[in-house]
Amino acid sequence: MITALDHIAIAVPDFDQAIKRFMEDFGLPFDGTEDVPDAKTSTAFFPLPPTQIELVHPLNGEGPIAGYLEKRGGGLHHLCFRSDNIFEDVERLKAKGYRFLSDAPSPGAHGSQVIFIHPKSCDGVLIEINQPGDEH
Ligand SMILES: CC[C@H](C(=O)O)C(=O)SCCNC(=O)CCNC(=O)[C@H](O)C(C)(C)COP(=O)(O)OP(=O)(O)OC[C@H]1O[C@@H](n2cnc3c(N)ncnc32)[C@H](O)[C@@H]1OP(=O)(O)O
Ligand SMILES: [Co+2]
Repeated sequence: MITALDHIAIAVPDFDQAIKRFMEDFGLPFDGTEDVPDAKTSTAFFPLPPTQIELVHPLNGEGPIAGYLEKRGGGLHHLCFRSDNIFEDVERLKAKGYRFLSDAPSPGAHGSQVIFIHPKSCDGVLIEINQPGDEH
């Protein structure tokens, strides 16, 4: 089941400038960056209990964030719901007609497993579901 709002993600065109903004201007604790090759995305996390801010930026200029920035510029990108059993939640939501963007979860940040629901299935909002790994 969904147990928490794991993170709110923002797509940023200038990764270093955005990290500086959230760290220095907003004074948020910085949990470091992590490149996620499977997602072709560089991530930066700022814990803000009970959730966190995730900055997302294209890895090597490619991937879904590159496409998003090209078409829309920076902005709110997705919400991530944390699941205690991602396979169960995927099956439950598929049965309700939700359209997933992949057949199975794939590696995400911090050793998590992640899957995405098409924005069209949720009133234009891109939803990620993750199941945390042991790293956090
Ligand atoms: C996994 C590592 C990390 C983590 O937390 O662990 C991450 O979160 S990585 C985040 C980056 N990865 C992804 O975003 C994967 C899922 N995204 C996708 O598969 C695509 O971006 C997709 C399918 C959402 C959009 O693909 P594409 O850009 O090629 O299609 P369109 O531009 O034609 O968009 C189709 C339709 O969707 C609307 N759209 C696109 N992106 C978003 C968004 N972020 N939020 C809301 N809506 C979005 C777009 O406007 C189009 O709508 P339309 O009405 O037809 O204009
Ligand atoms: Co995310």
